Amino acid sequence: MSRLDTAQERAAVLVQALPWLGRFRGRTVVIKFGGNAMTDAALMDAFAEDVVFLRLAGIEPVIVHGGGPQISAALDRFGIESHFAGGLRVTTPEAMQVVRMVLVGQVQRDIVGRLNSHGSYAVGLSGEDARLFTATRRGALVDGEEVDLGQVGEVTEVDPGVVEGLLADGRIPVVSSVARGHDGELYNVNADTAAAALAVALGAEKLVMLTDVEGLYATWPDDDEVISSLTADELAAMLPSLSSGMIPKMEACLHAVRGGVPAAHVLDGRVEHSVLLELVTDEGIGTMVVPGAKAGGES
Ligand SMILES: Nc1ncnc2c1ncn2[C@@H]1O[C@H](COP(=O)(O)OP(=O)(O)O)[C@@H](O)[C@H]1O
Ligand SMILES: CC(=O)N[C@@H](CCC(=O)OP(=O)(O)O)C(=O)O
Repeated sequence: MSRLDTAQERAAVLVQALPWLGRFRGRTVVIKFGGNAMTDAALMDAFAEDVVFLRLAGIEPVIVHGGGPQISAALDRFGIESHFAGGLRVTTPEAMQVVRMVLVGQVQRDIVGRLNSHGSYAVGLSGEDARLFTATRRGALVDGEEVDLGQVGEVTEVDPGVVEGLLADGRIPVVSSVARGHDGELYNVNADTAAAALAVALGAEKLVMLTDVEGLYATWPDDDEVISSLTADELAAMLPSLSSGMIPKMEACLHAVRGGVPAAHVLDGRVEHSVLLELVTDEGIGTMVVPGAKAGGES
């Protein structure tokens, strides 16, 4: 292939992005970067490149990050036992300190550092800052029984002012999912739940969740057929059949689209540049949740 052919191929890729860039320019996209998609340095750098690309193209990316595997590793090192119920970590007061230390002090700093290797973009904050998130204690329903999860919270109020201020200043907010309650208690909020609450409060154009599977599998773990698109009502009907980490993730997608976000996506974070692939190319990947009663319908 000649140098001209190569250059023309590159130009064609850029031109393909034009309608998408035009559509999302000036819009907010909330991206949840999952702990399981964050275990590889090259993938994290590719993620940072995608996010900076979006910012430079005039889109307003907001990052909400997880860190489940990183928290589990730290709890192990401290000899603190932890387990999950309904996809959420049962969080003792002792574990809560480690959760906050790892999310805010380690994972968030790492993402901010990678983004800022491209310029003065990223600012890290947690749900505690300027009361971004207020949470109340929640339990989980496991096999029809209510289970106590300790200091696990659900977001009841969002004050997005601090994030809007950063966006207006051209920054990329990087948010850790730790929150205070009105009771002054510190809460561990699942990052998917936090991302959905923030996407709704910001009136985001999209919620994008990066994880360690291709998308939502129809009959996991028996089969790996990915559901490419489903409506809110179809997802609501499927929720009781889901397990582990997919429960909070798909509940979050449902919350987002029912709260006015036009689309929520679950993407494979193990694929380099999955954010750009989804947002600015014609090839949709992963699973997309849209409002509506059934395929093509409205709700
Ligand atoms: N129907 C399903 N489709 C895909 N993954 C599923 C499904 N049900 C459960 N899972 C599990 O959910 C996991 C993703 O959730 P989680 O581990 O919390 O990811 P993250 O850290 O990215 O938030 C997958 O790795 C898979 O093991
Ligand atoms: C309550 C609850 O489960 N909180 C999560 C918070 C981090 C998170 O959500 O990380 P991922 O997105 O990587 O799963 C936890 O303690 O693991």
